[in-house]
Amino acid sequence: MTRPAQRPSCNRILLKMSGEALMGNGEFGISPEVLDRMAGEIRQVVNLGVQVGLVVGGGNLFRGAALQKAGLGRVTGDHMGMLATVMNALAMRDALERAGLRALAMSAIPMSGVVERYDRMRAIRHMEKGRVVLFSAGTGNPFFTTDTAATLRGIEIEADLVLKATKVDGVYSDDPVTNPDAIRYDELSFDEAISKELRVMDLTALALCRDHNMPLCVFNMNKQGALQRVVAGEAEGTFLVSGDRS
Ligand SMILES: Nc1ncnc2c1ncn2[C@@H]1O[C@H](COP(=O)(O)OP(=O)(O)OP(=O)(O)O)[C@@H](O)[C@H]1O
Ligand SMILES: O=c1ccn([C@@H]2O[C@H](COP(=O)(O)O)[C@@H](O)[C@H]2O)c(=O)[nH]1
Repeated sequence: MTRPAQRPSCNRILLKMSGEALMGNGEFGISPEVLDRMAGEIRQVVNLGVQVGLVVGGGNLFRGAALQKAGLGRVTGDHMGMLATVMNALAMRDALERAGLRALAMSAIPMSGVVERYDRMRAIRHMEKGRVVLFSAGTGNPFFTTDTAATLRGIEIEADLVLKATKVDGVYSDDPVTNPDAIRYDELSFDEAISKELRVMDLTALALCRDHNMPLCVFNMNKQGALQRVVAGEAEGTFLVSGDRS
């Protein structure tokens, strides 16, 4: 018999938003409507007093692996991917400010005059003052993803929960976009996700969460109010936890 894992109370969260989701119905780039809608969802939880750290992916602009297939060197492609995440963070920061929130972007790659350099203690202090902090440029290193960067930052800033906002509403037995018979999990362990190779998030990110006992929720941020429901501990998306649930 498995019992549902206890939901953490969310005073501080790390939210990872897919870059691809920012395209809306487009095939590339950033949709201003999506930015404003996402900012509205984030405002709901900030207004509840939740401290928010944010990582935005870069898949709407560049991914290193795709650029390599097109003939670029992998490291060059990854650098371009990380710079893409800075552009997304700048656009998201402005949307958050338009929504009436205070927000600032930090970057793992120094970019003086554009964004602050990543600094853990400064980030925590900003969040304690109610500012949304966007962590851009991933980990600053090639061969990683923003899922791993989000997990890493979540652990560093001592978030209560890492949330992966994506275009599907949780973790399935197979990719639900290509397999309509895939079944959604309400809850599962990181070990199950890793051993079943459920590719909603990369293995490095899943292993980091597991090893540092960081709970993770995968949910669909296109569903209105879903972020707030996750933060309130309501049934939404898939909840992943470390260890044996029996
Ligand atoms: N077992 C699974 N359960 C759920 N989704 C899965 C699974 N396997 C693959 N996927 C796919 O993983 C995708 C989630 O990745 P998402 O687009 O959020 O990715 P990302 O690569 O982290 O973001 P970005 O767009 O920023 O690069 C879903 O859209 C879904 O199609
Ligand atoms: O730590 C990191 C994070 C990201 N990258 C590169 O950026 C792109 C975009 O990130 P997504 O997670 O795919 O949205 C990624 O494909 C990598 O090429 C990186 O090198 N290091």
